[in-house]
Amino acid sequence: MKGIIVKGVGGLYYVKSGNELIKCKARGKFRFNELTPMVGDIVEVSINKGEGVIENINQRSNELVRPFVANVTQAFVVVTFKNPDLNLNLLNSFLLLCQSKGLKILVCFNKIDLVNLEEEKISNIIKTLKEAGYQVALLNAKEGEGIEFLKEKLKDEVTVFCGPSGVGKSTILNKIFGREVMQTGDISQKSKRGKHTTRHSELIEIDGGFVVDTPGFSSLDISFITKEELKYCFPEFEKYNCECKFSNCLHYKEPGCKVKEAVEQGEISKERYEFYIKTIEEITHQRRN
Ligand SMILES: Nc1nc2c(ncn2[C@@H]2O[C@H](COP(=O)(O)OP(=O)(O)OP(=O)(O)O)[C@@H](O)[C@H]2O)c(=O)[nH]1
Ligand SMILES: [Zn+2]
Repeated sequence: MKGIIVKGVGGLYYVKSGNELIKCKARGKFRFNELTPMVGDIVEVSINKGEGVIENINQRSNELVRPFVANVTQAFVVVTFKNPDLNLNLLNSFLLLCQSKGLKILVCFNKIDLVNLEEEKISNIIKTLKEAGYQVALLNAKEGEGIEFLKEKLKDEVTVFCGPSGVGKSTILNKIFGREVMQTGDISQKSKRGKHTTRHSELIEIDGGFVVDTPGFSSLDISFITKEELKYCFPEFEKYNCECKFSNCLHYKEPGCKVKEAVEQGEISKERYEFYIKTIEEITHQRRN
């Protein structure tokens, strides 16, 4: 039988196969291969005297560390213009991390009830993201606006929510599922519950897809991304990546760089390019230390 691990607790795994939820142990052989089943793993299960046993783990398309989940296909990056104020640098970092894991991305601007979308600064930010190749959703989760659109996007995907604290990730999730899957409220209340206790993530099923019940990328560690990989994490560079004078061009200080040209001609956003340069310098600096 084939299924997906939706939950793991103390060496026991819950595998969803069709409409069945099978409680499974892992075969001992995984321990020799230093392979531990993860939530999100697609596995082969056999039933032995009424007990499920994980026989095989399919190759993973990716692995996230926080939350510890495999085979995630999509990220909803949630941010706000106000309350908290938008931090573009942080948004770009979230986008970068999601790109590096090969995720489809939807940028969700929540709390649009608090701002005027016509304001130039705001409309420019949305325009820049769209031009870079990102899909954008505008939400007022408190009133349920935009939630149906998100639900459609969840179909057949394994989706993780990420974004800064307080932007409304839990509110959105709870609206989507119509029940409390994540606790909302102010931050101080949440920390009382113990934000730092280890939390085992689960997959919640929806429409043939799954949602990870824990927000992603609480740490914005980019140290695993190499200088050479970085340019592939910027979708707006894609059509220029092979056009530069040097095929291994990092779009940094090289002559004959088509990306730099596109920035000068206003075809690529200057802010996004500056974020790229800042990041490449951070990576170079990290490696030297
Ligand atoms: N005005 C307004 N407030 C909202 C909206 N969505 C959520 N909020 C409020 O924003 C606050 C934070 O929402 P949460 O859902 O807890 O945010 P979170 O992203 O899960 O926060 P962390 O758990 O800290 O990461 C709550 O008081 C919500 O009621 C919205 O669309 N408009
Ligand atoms: Zn170049």
